[in-house]
This record gives sequence, C-alpha cells and structure tokens, in this order.
Amino acid sequence: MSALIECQNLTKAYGNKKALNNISFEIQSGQPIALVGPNGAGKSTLFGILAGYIPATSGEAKILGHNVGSPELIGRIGALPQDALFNPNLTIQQQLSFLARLQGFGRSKAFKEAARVLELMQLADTAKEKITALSHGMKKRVAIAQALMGEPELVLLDEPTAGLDPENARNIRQQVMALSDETTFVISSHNLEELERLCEQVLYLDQGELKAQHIIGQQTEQQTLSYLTVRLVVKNTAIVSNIKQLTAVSQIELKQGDELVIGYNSSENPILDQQLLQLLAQHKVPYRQITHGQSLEDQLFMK
Ligand SMILES: Nc1ncnc2c1ncn2[C@@H]1O[C@H](COP(=O)(O)OP(=O)(O)OP(=O)(O)O)[C@@H](O)[C@H]1O
Repeated sequence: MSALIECQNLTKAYGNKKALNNISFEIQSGQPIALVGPNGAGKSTLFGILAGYIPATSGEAKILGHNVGSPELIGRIGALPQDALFNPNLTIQQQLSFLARLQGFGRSKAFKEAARVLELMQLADTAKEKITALSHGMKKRVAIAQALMGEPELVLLDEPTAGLDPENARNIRQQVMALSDETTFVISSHNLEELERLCEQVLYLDQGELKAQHIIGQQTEQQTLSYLTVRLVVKNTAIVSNIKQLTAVSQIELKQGDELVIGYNSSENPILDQQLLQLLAQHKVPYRQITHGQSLEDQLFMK
C-alpha cells in the first residue's frame, strides 16, 4: 500500500530564499500528526504544496501514491489554509454546496454534504448567514467544515485553533479526535500542549529543514536517558538536591520553579518513580502530576 504522504528531496524557493530545503519524509495513515516549527519554518509552504496550491521548485511530493495536485486526489484531501478566503456574497450553505459540487457531488447531494459538515462543526444555525456576518472563530469553523467535506482521507489543518476562545478550540480538538479513525489529520500549531494531547507523531521543521520526525513520548535511538516530569503544587527548590541523590538520576531541570524534569538511566533504576513518590511524601511536597517522559516542548528543545 502507498504511504499517505511521501516527500523526496522537496524544495521550494522564493528567489534566493528556500522556504523548504530538500526535505524527505514518509507518513502512514493513522492518528494525527503534528507539524511544528518556529515562524517562517516552512509549515504553511509544505501544506500548500501538499494541498496542490503551491508548486514545488524541485523534488517530489506524493499523496496516496499520486503526485500532489493530480486529479486523482480531488475529494481525497481536505485543507484548512492559514488564511481561508470565502466569497462575501454567498451564504455559508451556498458556499459549501458550491465547493461540494466542484468535488463532483450532484446538486442535492452537495446541499446535504454542506449541511452535514456544518452540523459537525456546530454551525447549522449559521447556514443562511454570509461569511461577513460571522466572528473570526466562526469563520475558522466554516473553513474547517469545508476541509471535512467529502470525508477526505487526509485533512491538513494549518493552525486550526489559533485565535479561538478555549471552548471553540476544545470543540475542534474533540472533532479531530472523533474523526481520527477514518481520517488522518496533519495539524500545525504553536500550541505544543494541544499537539501533544492530539497527535501521535511529530514533524519538526526549522528554517526549511526537517530537523526531526518521531513518535511523541517515545525515546529516540540517540536518547540514552529516560525522563520523569513532576509538576509541583508550589515552587520548591530545596527538593532538587534530595532528588539528585536518588540512584541513577543524572540530570534535573527545574522549570519556572514548579516543574521538574528528571533524566535518569531506567535500566539502572527501574523504580525511580516509586522512590520519587516516597521522597515527595517524606518531605511533605505536594505534586499535581507525575508523568513518564518529557513534554513535547522538552523533547524538541531541551538539549
Ligand atoms: N509567497 C511568498 N513569497 C516569498 N516568500 C515567501 C512566500 N511565502 C512564504 N515565504 C517565505 O518562506 C518562508 C516559510 O514561510 P511559511 O509561511 O511556510 O512558514 P510557517 O512555518 O508557516 O510560518 P508561521 O508559523 O509564521 O505561519 C518564510 O521565510 C517566508 O517569508
């Protein structure tokens, strides 16, 4: 079976500037995939190429075995561009029905499909409104509804929750989770906690280069240390020296005073988590959470 996405030496240059520089990777269908990287890393450019909006300068990008932009992919990919544009003269229902017709739906099926995705995004009440009458968050949800039309196998979401209030952001995350068994989502966001909750894999782009591709929470081959992350209820710097004395602890970082990231050799001490709990109890240090592994932020940025 073909990979869901396969890029080989993909490059996109704008004049002398390489927005993507010779990147190669392969992704299989499955749980959501995070695309992360600082501003200007090339995330939107990669989405644009995969969705068929932007031509690559060189290299190859295939989806489900077909070159990006090829007619075989119509209706099989959905995309939420960073700045989705809609026709201000049409109602939301007309707009989405029109897009469904472009995907090959007949008139009445197109209407039903538009209504289905609007319902999915809890937008049924706005079907008769024009896009100009909607708030930023609602526009975003319309754009996501558009990306879900035709039940595509791959949905590319460029910053789907940016600028949304917490409740709407949560609704979108819930929709993504609910649809993830049938559809593979690739999601870019600057909210690493959100991606960590939603995604199983991460692609990390920086200055047009692919710096990492790995499964979230899984140790990489180069990594010899295991990690425990402890969130304390109140800041406590004194406990650090006690933790350092536990067997096999080789690294400890205190972040913002209340989060401890402990690096240790788990084959030397497989019960460090239990010893840590005892130590915290002994010193009457309350904690909110202890997790195995590092946060996505630490996995990406901690040296
Ligand atoms: N149409 C364009 N013309 C010239 N340069 C462009 C164009 N589009 C993107 N770039 C440049 O390509 C690089 C990658 O941009 P891109 O928008 O893909 O980054 P990004 O990772 O999505 O950033 P952000 O997180 O800020 O959205 C940037 O240096 C950007 O200035």
